Amino acid sequence: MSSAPKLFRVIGGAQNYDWGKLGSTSAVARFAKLNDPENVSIDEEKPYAELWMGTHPSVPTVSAQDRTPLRDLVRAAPEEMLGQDIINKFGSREGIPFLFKVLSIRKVLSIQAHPDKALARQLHASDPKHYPDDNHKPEMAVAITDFEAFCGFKPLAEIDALLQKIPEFRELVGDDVVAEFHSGIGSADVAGKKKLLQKVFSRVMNSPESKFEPLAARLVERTKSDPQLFGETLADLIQRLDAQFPNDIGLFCGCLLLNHCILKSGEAMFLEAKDPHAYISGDIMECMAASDNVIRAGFTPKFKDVEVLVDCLTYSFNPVEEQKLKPTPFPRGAGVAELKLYDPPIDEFSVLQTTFTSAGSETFDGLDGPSLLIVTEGKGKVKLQGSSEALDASTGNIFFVAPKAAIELVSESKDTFTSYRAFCEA
Ligand SMILES: NNC(=O)[C@@H](O)[C@H](O)[C@H](O)COP(=O)(O)O
Ligand SMILES: [Zn+2]
Repeated sequence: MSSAPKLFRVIGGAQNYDWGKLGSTSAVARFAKLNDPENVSIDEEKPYAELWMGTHPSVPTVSAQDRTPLRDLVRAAPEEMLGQDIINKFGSREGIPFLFKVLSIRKVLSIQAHPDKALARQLHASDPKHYPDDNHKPEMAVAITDFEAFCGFKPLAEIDALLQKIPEFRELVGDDVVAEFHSGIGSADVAGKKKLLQKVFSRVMNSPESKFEPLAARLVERTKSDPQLFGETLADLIQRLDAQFPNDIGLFCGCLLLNHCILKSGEAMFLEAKDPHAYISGDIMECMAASDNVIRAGFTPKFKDVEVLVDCLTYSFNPVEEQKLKPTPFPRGAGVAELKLYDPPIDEFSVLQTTFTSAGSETFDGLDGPSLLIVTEGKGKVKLQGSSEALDASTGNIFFVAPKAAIELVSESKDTFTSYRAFCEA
């Protein structure tokens, strides 16, 4: 196998989870078809949830030229494909440290959290079927369209107010814990507050179906009879998600306990390991440490691990605005494009959004690690700086860029030409 070139087109793989948008309404289906028209046909009845780009073995990304798995190309020439600094930093010659995805969401994803490294090793050792990786999975979502999600626990005063005024919530949690929470949150220290929050969450998550299902049905009725108790947005959300998952525990542990976060296109949020969350609707770019470990507990037909979830969460509680990640300028590009860097506080990845709204070029210094770039709107060209060979770069096309490779993006019109590039540097 000859060593791979420094810039080449690759083809990602799709996941058809039930919550994905259907057929061509899904950005995942559209991008997959546009990037591999001979081999992809879109089934309009089928959900297309995720497009994976990376070297995770569950869904191989392959080179467009001869469909060699990217993972094999990395393993054949790790110094060229990852760079010695990345190999030293992450201790692996096997794969790219991040997993890059497009998600296109029709129905709410599971109420979930992802383990940190210690818990990931433990879960992978004890239950490799449900936890395929021994790695943590902190993740970041960048909204392509308007996007909504549950993200982290609501501020405690908001939870207390809901416990005081929503009879079904109060009954599910129990008067004893409701009273302890109400009296404790004003005075307890942060650790004490987290313990109280864990007590409320545990009562909800450990309630039997025979108890929470009728309460959930009454809760939905109350959003129609007394919407003012919830506020219009929350009342609508509960009704909308009940239509997707009738009388589900997620109506309590998601809607009444987690922040309802709405991101405009271009906004982002970062989720530490062990932060509870669930994506609700919209199309996003998602980047994460290379792992597929998901601990689920609501809004899902998949395997739930309630005990592990209740036990492992951070129980931090922050206002919605604090969950958002603001983009910053990217000083290592030069040209006509608008550059936005989404740079979360972890080592495995950052994501650069490049948007052209005029003809012209943008040159980038080489990065000190591997990167994957996908075009999400419009078309242009991509080339190695100094090379005469420019590759077509149109919507859906994905490219691998080797460490230290200085590239140039070119827009040939004033039409919008947008790409996202996930990268990792030592
Ligand atoms: N927050 N987003 C993620 O973690 C994605 O990368 C995961 O792949 C999805 O959450 C998987 O969701 P389900 O298990 O199908 O409910
Ligand atoms: Zn997640």
